[in-house]
Amino acid sequence: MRINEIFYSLQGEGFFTGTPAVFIRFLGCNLACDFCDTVHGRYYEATQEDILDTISGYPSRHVVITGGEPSLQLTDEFVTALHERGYFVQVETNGTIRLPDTVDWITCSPKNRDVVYNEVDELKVVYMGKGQDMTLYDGIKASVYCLQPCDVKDEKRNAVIVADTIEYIKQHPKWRLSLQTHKILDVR
Ligand SMILES: C[S@@+](CC[C@H](N)C(=O)[O-])C[C@H]1O[C@@H](n2cnc3c(N)ncnc32)[C@H](O)[C@@H]1O
Ligand SMILES: Nc1nc2[nH]cc(C(=O)O)c2c(=O)[nH]1
Ligand code: SF4
Ligand SMILES: [Mg+2]
Repeated sequence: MRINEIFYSLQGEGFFTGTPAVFIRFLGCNLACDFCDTVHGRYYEATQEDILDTISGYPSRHVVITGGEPSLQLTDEFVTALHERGYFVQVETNGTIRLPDTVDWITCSPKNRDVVYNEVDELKVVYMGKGQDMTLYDGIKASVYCLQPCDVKDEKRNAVIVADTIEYIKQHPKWRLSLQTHKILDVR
């Protein structure tokens, strides 16, 4: 498998914010969002056994698989191997390619209309500001609906986006705020 990075931190975003978790970031994506905050490109090859060995050194049994787009590499076999070792498997996906059914928690953050799911555990939409077409997500049911302000790496514009996000949520209360708390706290 092509691994961008493996690290131990707190889930910074969405429903599980604050939960200690082992992050496995796979290399590669089928989209190229201009706002993407992942550093793509760098990677090393690792076998499933290598990965399981690396993550066994951390005390948490909550794994977050992200990327890149994890659905390009994640297999049922690997999810099963994680389950056998007692892990809860959360996956961050853009929703364009189906994940193994064995994944415990799908956090879907759609970027276009080509989403293969009509139901996920968590829908996490990146909000760019007032006027964003939210009808795009009408057909996707979720247990939790998170709206996450887009980080555009500009303090003033970020403040406007956060204010717009809060305003949208107050007017559409099925949504809740998801902040990228790891950036606020300056941790990974
Ligand atoms: C880097 S993506 C990797 C997983 C998958 N490709 C996806 O897009 O869901 C992880 C999460 O970060 C979000 N994200 C990426 N860049 C962001 C930014 N600049 N501001 C806020 N959220 C961002 C994505 O929408 C997604 O929810
Ligand atoms: N702390 C922390 N939480 C995260 N939740 C989703 C992340 C991601 O990049 O997918 C991420 C990340 O990079 N760091
Ligand atoms: S789909 Fe996810 S990883 Fe891919 S470019 Fe967009 S935000 Fe980044
Ligand atoms: Mg991130």
